[in-house]
Amino acid sequence: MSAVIEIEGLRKTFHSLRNGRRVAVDGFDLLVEAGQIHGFLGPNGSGKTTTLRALLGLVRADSGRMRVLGEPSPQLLPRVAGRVGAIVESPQFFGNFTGYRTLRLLARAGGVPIARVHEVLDTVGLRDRGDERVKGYSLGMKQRLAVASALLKDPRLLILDEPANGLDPAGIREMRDLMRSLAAAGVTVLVSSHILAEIQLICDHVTIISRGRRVAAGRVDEVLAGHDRHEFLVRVAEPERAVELLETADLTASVDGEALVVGGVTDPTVISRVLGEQGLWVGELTPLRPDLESVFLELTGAAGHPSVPRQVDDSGLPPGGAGGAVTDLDVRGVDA
Ligand SMILES: Nc1ncnc2c1ncn2[C@@H]1O[C@H](COP(=O)(O)OP(=O)(O)OP(=O)(O)O)[C@@H](O)[C@H]1O
Repeated sequence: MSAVIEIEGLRKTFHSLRNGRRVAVDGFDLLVEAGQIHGFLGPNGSGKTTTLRALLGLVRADSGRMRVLGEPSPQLLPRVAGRVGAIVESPQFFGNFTGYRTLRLLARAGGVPIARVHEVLDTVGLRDRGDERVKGYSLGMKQRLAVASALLKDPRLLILDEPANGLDPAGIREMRDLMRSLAAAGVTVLVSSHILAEIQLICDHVTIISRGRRVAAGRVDEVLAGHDRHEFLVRVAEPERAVELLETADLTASVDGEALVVGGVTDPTVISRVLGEQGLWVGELTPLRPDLESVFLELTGAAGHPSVPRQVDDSGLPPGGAGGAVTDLDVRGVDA
């Protein structure tokens, strides 16, 4: 599979008189391959937006190597800008313009055929609402209009910074369906978010950032499996006696409310056999699978601890010309 986004050893420090020096991104690596819906997860202030801004040449990196669609970024980003759509930070539009007029203006400015406006309105589910003024749109519709604007050039890569931020559950579902349909049409999507359940539902791959450092990366199911402690919730009539029996069988067990948590189990039939042989019948046996939220909390809580290995080498080469103007990139994040 070909790499669509490659970041190695990205570092970015902000300096201000008020707050002094702040390392926003600290030797960060990211690899997004073609066809992925890749979640970029991290708590508030962990460096997601700074990373995306650096990748797109909106802020100058201190050091690190970045490539977008194979081209060094930001130096040669204009070469691939027509194939990249990005929405970084909250998009704003003229409230008095209709959705259609907004997109038509953007299409004209970008040299995109006007016929494409109808296609993208259709893609984002705004075909029937394109003639309404943007100020009457819900937040979810505005977000979808922003995605439509990023799709005008028919990009191969779509970068969305917190697309579900502030959306109600219905809006989140619409955004999720939209991302899935884009991926099915062959668009690679990088989506940053702190909404873990959504990332788990939408994305096939994930990179987790904490305090500017990568703390996990890979297929979502593999990242989850790596944190599976093989625990089961067990309901049984005499929990204390059950703990003793299970410990005798070399399992770890503890009472948790009215149930037991049994660990170190690869074959759950062992639990029912050990207890059943002593006349204790199991009423419930449920695997306690980790979700992305528990993994995220574990990893981001531990990040920065001396025992947590650095996953990247921050000896990356200086980017040379980083931060140069990107003239053609379809970046939304501006007050239009
Ligand atoms: N222009 C700036 N000047 C000074 N510090 C900044 C600037 N931009 C970001 N930072 C700091 O860099 C760190 C990372 O911020 P960033 O916005 O990249 O995080 P984030 O993961 O996108 O957070 P959020 O989820 O809240 O958007 C934060 O400590 C932030 O305060």
